[in-house]
Amino acid sequence: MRNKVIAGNWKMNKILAEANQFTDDVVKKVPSNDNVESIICAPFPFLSSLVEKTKGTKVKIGAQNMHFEEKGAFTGEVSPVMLKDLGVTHVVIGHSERREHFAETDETVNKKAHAAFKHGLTPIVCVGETLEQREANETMKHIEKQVRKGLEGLSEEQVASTIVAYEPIWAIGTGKTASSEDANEVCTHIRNVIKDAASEDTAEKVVIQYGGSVKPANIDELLTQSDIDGALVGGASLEAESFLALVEAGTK
Ligand SMILES: O=C(CO)COP(=O)(O)O
Repeated sequence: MRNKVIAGNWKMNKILAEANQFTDDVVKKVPSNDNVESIICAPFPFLSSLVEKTKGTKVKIGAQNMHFEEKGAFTGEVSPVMLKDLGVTHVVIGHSERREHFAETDETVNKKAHAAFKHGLTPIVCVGETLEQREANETMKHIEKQVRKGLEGLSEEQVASTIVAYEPIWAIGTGKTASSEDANEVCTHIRNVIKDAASEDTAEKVVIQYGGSVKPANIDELLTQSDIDGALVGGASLEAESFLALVEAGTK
């Protein structure tokens, strides 16, 4: 049985005091069950403080992006070495907003996935189709390409510990959730692609999250699906009570 993994992606929201308050509230009430993991993916300036606040607790801290190089002349960038040094455990890679606004490609996603493992970070690799692609029946082909290229060259062990987040772009921040059956169909496809690219054993270990307008009211149904092992949540992860309700759903 795979654990459920609930990750909040705050995107570019909150100031430090709000981030600290949220984390204090969550740490106090987070379920202690071993079958669910909770991760807060926060903006870079808050990471150090949040890592301190979550030390010795079940809450992990993730970044929302990083560069694939260890150091150098990359003004404004943050390296995997810096994240690891702070105590960050996870990093979101290839979010559709980064692909759209910051020229992230399958190639840079792949470089970042390799860099994450090299430095002991767990990548949350995001994939997802646009509305146009869905309407043109290109979803499965597009997702397969993103998964294959994103995970290319990783060892079986690395693939097994990658978290893949399926986030249909048309469902992000729009209030439109994919039906749990449609979401599961793509998550099953992702697992089959990994089966083919790696092995059945490896594919069975990969945690696959769904993301796109997930909230306490719809997470239960999503998590009952065979290949949905958790959620990557934007808007509904911004309030502690809501985030805790999502994590609680993962314990069932
Ligand atoms: O992009 C997302 C998480 O990475 C989803 O955002 P929303 O939950 O706000 O739709």
